[in-house]
Amino acid sequence: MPKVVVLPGDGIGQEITPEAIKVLNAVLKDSAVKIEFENHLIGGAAIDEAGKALPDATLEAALAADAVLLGSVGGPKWDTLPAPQRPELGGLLAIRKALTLFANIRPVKMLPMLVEASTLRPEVVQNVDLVVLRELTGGLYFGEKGRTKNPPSAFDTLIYSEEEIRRIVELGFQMARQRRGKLCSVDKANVLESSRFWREITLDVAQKYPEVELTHMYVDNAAMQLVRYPTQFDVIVTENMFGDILTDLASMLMGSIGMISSASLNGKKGLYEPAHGSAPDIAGKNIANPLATILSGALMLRYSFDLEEEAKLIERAVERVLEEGYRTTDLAKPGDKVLGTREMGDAVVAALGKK
Ligand SMILES: NC(=O)c1ccc[n+]([C@@H]2O[C@H](COP(=O)([O-])OP(=O)(O)OC[C@H]3O[C@@H](n4cnc5c(N)ncnc54)[C@H](O)[C@@H]3O)[C@@H](O)[C@H]2O)c1
Ligand SMILES: CC(C)[C@H](C(=O)O)[C@@H](O)C(=O)O
Ligand SMILES: [Mg+2]
Repeated sequence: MPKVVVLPGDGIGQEITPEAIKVLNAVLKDSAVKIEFENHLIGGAAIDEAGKALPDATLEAALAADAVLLGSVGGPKWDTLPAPQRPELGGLLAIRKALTLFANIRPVKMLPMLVEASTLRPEVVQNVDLVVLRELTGGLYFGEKGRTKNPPSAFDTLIYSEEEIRRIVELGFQMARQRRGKLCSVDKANVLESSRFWREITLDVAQKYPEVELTHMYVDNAAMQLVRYPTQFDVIVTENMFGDILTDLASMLMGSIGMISSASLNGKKGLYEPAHGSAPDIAGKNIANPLATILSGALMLRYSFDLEEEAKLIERAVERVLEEGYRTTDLAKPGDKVLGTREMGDAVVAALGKK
């Protein structure tokens, strides 16, 4: 039986991950494919119980599994630890690197019934349908970092190899070809040497994809354009940190950070997680929005198990619940029917059966 390693992690990760499993089990009930879910430790929870953010047992299980579903890691309790031991670097970045998950897909699609929930004007956010393809195992996050004593200073290095750029940009062209044929490569080539290199390689790869319309945009402009006129974008491909920042921003084009799902892929294995964090400010209150994690579960069925029909069933069930006016507090407006985290998971399960 295919196995999925489940890593709830910290904060709301403990609350949203069970809701995704609940929905996955429900959708797979009548399916020929059965999946075994196996929980393991990561992040602060792993530091507390096993002494490190990515225990060997977790990594071994993840390497052996067919896919990984992750909640979120981190929180104030572990903020004073040295960086390499922290839940983020020692846990999340370590597992991404160990599984070579270089391609992070973050879909940004505004659902019609959430246009009203947006903090942006309806005419700006309606019909938004774009994908950010974020490079996930290189760049500033993984380059050499450190401190010097005299004079006191700190540094991080933004470094990309040709191979790292080529493989993510190739994927960007392939994705654009299957969508609306537009690829926007976001960089800072007016300043950064790594961006100039990124652009050169992107232009070289572009020769293989004449049917794709390639544009380049500086990251500061891209941030502005995303809130000014987001429907101009189809696929955005960008380096690790730019993608991190732009996707939190882009999540608001869907109404909430609680809606943005993600798939981190390497061509063989996938790790699926919401793009948001452990939200310590609302953890333990049963108010977090579990939909980004539930939708990440749908991405898992699509990309790791080729279960397109079941993935769509989940996506439609989410839409149906929202159409009926149910919202978690992050999306709620006066008059909406507010549900807690568990109740939203139950509502999605109930909607799976409805035609
Ligand atoms: N992938 C991950 O595991 C991941 C991602 C981002 C941040 N983090 C970590 O999470 C911790 C908190 O970081 P932060 O506060 O900057 O970012 P965050 O994404 O956790 O929270 C930002 C804001 O969004 C809200 N929010 C986030 N997810 C929500 C959801 N599902 N439903 C409703 N509201 C939601 C939070 O309540 C908070 O107000 C830090 O330790 C950070 O490093 C982890
Ligand atoms: C927690 C942090 C390391 C992580 C990142 O920056 O990649 C998160 O913000 C994300 O977007 O997945
Ligand atoms: Mg982020």
